[in-house]
Amino acid sequence: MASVGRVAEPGAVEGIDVRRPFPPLRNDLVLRAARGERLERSPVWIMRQAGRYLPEYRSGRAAHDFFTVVRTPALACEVTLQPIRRYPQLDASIIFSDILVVPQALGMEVQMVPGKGPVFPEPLVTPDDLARLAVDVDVDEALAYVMDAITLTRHALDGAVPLYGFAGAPWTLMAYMIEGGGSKTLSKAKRWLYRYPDASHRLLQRITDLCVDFLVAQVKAGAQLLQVFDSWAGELSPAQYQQFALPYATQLAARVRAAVGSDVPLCYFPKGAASALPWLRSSAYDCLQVDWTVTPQDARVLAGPEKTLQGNADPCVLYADEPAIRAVTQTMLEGFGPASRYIANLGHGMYPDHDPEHLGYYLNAVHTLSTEMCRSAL
Ligand SMILES: Cc1c2[nH]c(c1CCC(=O)O)Cc1[nH]c(c(CCC(=O)O)c1C)Cc1[nH]c(c(CCC(=O)O)c1C)Cc1[nH]c(c(C)c1CCC(=O)O)C2
Repeated sequence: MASVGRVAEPGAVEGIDVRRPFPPLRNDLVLRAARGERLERSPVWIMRQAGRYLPEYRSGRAAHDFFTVVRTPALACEVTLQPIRRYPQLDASIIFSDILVVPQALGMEVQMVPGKGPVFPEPLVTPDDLARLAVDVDVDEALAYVMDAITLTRHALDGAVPLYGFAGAPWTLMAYMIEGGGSKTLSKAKRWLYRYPDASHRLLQRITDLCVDFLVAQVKAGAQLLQVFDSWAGELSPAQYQQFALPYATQLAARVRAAVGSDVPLCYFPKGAASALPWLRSSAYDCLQVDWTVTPQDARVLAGPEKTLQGNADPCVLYADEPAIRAVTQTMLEGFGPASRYIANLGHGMYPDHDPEHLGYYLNAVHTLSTEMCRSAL
């Protein structure tokens, strides 16, 4: 098991000098997987690896509201490091933030209501409401706290693992801005697509423009990979996905790629929409994340040979005992082929009632089984 070495201790984050050059990276497995290089084992990280299932997160969060943590770089950094300190098996960190900081930068109020999730008190109702959104947003100013958290965290990690930055995909952000929170049917947001297609395209373009600037700024601040979350891609028909989600998700990647060059891998998660993978083959994304509703073998056929796949066990497998977790991991690794173009993850984020010990079983299973498989594949 790789040692994480000198990741900053709790409380030591405030003393970090962020003007120094970044420390050298000591574990580049996810970067090598994204580039399609041969691997000695599968790298692994987990969506929502920092979160309420961790007792250290709950005790820290008890003192602060969710968006206060997100907006305070030292707190966001501390929370990002918690899973890295606890699990030396993790091969990447992801900055503690939220996709909803982009609607906030556009001037919308978002509250995180305990037990309910995000709530927009004044969601967009008709195209007239687009006039309420801020114009010419300077992300370096409006979202400076995210970039500051990234720079601080990149130092505090001391090169132990690379740091992912992220953003919501335009369709998923549009859906939240209209629904005003979670929804079973997304009927309000989808109503816009049918009733107001032109206004929908205008909104999607404005979100895309802001997300391009935001992702580029995250790279300048120190993010080493980027992930775009399209959590509600699976709610759209294929025709609507092709009209309203795909063009903006791919435009986002192309523009970010043109600005940051080819060293920073770009990842995209069209949740629930594995049928979209063939349309992403020609996109600028290097990695495509899949959930558990598609087999690894089908995901590979759909995505083609040139994309790195990320995923995909059902997070609920972590409720099982260690042998069952190991068995599911074995099937998953065999399906993807652990020696190249694969990054292990779950098919969605951790749940608050997951047992942290069971995540350890999953991470250990990925390490031991993928190491054995990569060795025997030589
Ligand atoms: C849809 C979405 C959101 N946020 C995000 C997505 C895309 C991924 C996905 O599909 O889950 C992305 C996100 N949100 C969070 C991260 C942090 C990084 C990480 O993955 O560790 C990331 C990458 C922290 C968070 N974001 C949130 C929490 C829990 C809130 C808390 O601590 O009180 C965390 C740790 C809140 C949040 N934020 C959002 C929702 C729906 C919720 C409520 C979830 C819940 O109640 O379990 C919007």
